Amino acid sequence: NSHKKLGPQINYTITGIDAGAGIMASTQKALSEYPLAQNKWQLQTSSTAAMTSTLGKAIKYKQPIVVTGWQPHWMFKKFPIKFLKDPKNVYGKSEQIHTIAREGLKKDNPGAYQLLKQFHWTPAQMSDVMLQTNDGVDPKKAADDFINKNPKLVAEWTKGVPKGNGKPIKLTYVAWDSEIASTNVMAELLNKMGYKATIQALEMQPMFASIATNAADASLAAWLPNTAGLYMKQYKGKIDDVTTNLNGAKVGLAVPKYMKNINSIDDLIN
Ligand SMILES: C[SH](C)CC(=O)O
Repeated sequence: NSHKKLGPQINYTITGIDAGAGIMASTQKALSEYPLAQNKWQLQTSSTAAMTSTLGKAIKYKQPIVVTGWQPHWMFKKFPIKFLKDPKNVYGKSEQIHTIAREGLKKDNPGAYQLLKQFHWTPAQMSDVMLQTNDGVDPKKAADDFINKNPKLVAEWTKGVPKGNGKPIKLTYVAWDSEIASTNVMAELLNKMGYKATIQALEMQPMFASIATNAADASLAAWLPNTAGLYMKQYKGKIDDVTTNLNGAKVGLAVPKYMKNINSIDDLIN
């Protein structure tokens, strides 16, 4: 019944994730700019796990659904979904995931800093680890498997990095599948190099605050320029933007491919 308007079929609801995620702020912006909110559309807060299970159920019964989506993520591998065009460019063309550190880490722990600086990988490599953890493999083990399977990559990452001699380093992250993957790989690399790495999952705002207040040393979870742009501005001068650890990420709204006539955010309103 594609001729019936989409809105009433799904209660004018976009299925989102945790409230603090940058994608939720961007979607709130889309609600007002498209204008979706003025057309009864609303954004439902839940969690990545709840959103992906609701998505899976909708697809199982070929029901319509609109979700906040992003790459890299296993949802695009597991489900036949597509990004909606974003003619007003609310979500930005593409995102880079940055590694950030507290000011002073480079001086206090140059060896670990060098490893953080030299670490970058592709969406495909990150997805390798994400698929493992999504299949229930312990993130630490999935990280170890990836490291053991990619000696050339590891050699690049650790080139010239001195042994850690037990020097501690604390990484914080937000428990999105992508950051569970990158943070565990980094922690395993640091431990293999003799550092004492600990990792802590936080909501997005406290994660940025932990770096800006020197409560933690580094994080691989800064989605920029859009998604986490506000936090980098808020803490300008207190956060060292070390490097881009992944290029080619993307954030937006996504729908199952069987929703043939919904291809742009504009189509949600017509
Ligand atoms: C959900 S994406 C991994 C990043 C973000 O939305 O802040």
